[in-house]
Amino acid sequence: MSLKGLKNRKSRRVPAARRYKIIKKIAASKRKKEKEAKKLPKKSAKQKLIQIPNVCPFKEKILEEVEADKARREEEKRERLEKLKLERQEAKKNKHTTLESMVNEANQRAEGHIEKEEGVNDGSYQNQQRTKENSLKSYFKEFKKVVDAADVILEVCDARDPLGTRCSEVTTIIRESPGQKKHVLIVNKADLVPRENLDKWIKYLRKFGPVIPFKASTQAQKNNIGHRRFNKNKQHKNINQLSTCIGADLLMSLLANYCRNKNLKTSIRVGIVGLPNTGKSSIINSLKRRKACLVGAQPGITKAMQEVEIDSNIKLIDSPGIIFQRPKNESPDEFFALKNAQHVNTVQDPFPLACDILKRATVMYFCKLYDITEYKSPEEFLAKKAVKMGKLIRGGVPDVRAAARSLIQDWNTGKIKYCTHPPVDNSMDIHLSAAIVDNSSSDNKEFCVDNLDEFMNQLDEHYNLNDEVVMDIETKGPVSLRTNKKQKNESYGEANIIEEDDDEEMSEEPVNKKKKRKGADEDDDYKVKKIKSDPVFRLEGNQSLNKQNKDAAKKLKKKREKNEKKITNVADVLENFSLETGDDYDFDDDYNIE
Ligand SMILES: Nc1nc2c(ncn2[C@@H]2O[C@H](COP(=O)(O)OP(=O)(O)OP(=O)(O)O)[C@@H](O)[C@H]2O)c(=O)[nH]1
Repeated sequence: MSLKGLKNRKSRRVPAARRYKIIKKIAASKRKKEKEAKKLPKKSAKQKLIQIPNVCPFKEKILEEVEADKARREEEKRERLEKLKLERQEAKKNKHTTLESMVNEANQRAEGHIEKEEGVNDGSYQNQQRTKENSLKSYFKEFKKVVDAADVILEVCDARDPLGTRCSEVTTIIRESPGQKKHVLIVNKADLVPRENLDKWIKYLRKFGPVIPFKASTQAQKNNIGHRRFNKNKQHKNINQLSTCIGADLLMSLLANYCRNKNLKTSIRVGIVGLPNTGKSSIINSLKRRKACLVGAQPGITKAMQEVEIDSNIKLIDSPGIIFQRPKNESPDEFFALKNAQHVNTVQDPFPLACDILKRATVMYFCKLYDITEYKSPEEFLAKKAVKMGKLIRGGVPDVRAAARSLIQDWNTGKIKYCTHPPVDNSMDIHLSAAIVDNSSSDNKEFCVDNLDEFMNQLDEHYNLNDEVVMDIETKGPVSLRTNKKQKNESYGEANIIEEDDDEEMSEEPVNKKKKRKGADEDDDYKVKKIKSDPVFRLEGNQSLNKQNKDAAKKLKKKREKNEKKITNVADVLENFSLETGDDYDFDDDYNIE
């Protein structure tokens, strides 16, 4: 092609505006077609074709009948739909015109509103109270069931505070339950206290009945949970290195002897009772040598009684932890959380507790334990611990609350070592007086072990606490069973059960209902106030909870206003309502009682 021809050639390029116009037009026409297609009756995907062969003599007649049937069905459908439409319209009209219906509706809504309001007002608190009430009842029932069903009852306490983890009413309840039951005290977690301390406690507790020290296996594995495994060349100072059980052989031989002496043909049932987290389930797992019961460092893991067969002669029954109440002068957090009877996450204010723990040992002790540098205040310690744990909140601020909770958890799990001492006077004996038995009597002979040297040697061989710092704490004595009046009357007559006080704060009481813990010591170095005023502590707070409460209150206010408005409207309608008799109603004339 010549150069001139190329120059004269018309370009095929279309301006963008025109191109878009075309695209728009195509889309519009597509939409129109779709709309029209929607208006047309849809053809069913699978239309059944009636095929009648031409040879059929009555083909025409059959086709006519089919058509007539189809028309009849369509007519019926249309009538049904029309009737339904009319009914709906009628109902809609009636709903707003009849005074009676209006009043009914208003009443219904008001009732619903009141119910809802109650739910919002104290919903969380009351529901929680109800659940707690139910669980309190069910836990007590389970405990009673275990006591009733068992021939031998093993009461488990914590070696760190054997008196503080005993319940003064348990012995009375066991005594008053039908049948002659054997009651044996198991001092578990023996590995957490120095040997001399354990010796002293066993000597003291023997005044009240048979006592057996124990160290349950804390291995997480499912099977082959080992009993003591001797390796004389190896000394295991760290309990995490070898978490074997010590005392299982002794306990098993005592139970077997009991069966033998009594010439029992059937198996005996051994109930395991005690406060939450004393290690009841761990003892069962150790005796069974496998994970038969759930175990955990949190309280309330066991929720119902559970039977575990050890052999043809012995059946163990696990029970949920006994629910106890705190003395009136004790702070709930301190009393329950430091006994591990309250989940650490439900502790409203963990700082006073953390400070309490920090006060009990020197700065150097905690520095060594957590591998942190020296600190001057609890705030600094908690901040350093939080950083060490990698717990930071928004803006890289150390999560001191999490650090405080972790410190409480360490206290409960035994990372921080502490022990108590048996009382020197007889003041605490009164609480356990019902348990005082004559050890020499034939009744308890089977479970009285005079020589515990073997057990102690095994313990010494594996766990040597002598070079570890163990804090000395004062025991506050046995706790009291928490139950309600009905249960008291139902079960054990005049047993020394303290009735539940409705005003009593519960261990897991909701945040907004809890009274603030009163600072015990004004001159205290670790003042709660001081901690709270620290900006680091102020950062977290309960902001989300406060926001939720505020939102709920706002919602409630709005609903109340709306409801009031509705009620006023109905009242207005009622005021203007007349019977339309034409005459004015006169009370004196028309309403006359003779
Ligand atoms: N160091 C040590 N820890 C123990 C011992 N026995 C149990 N534990 C630990 O204590 C915690 C509680 O043990 P559990 O067996 O669940 O206690 P429980 O009494 O059944 O608890 P609840 O089911 O809540 O009543 C667990 O973390 C166990 O690992 C022990 O002899 N020594």
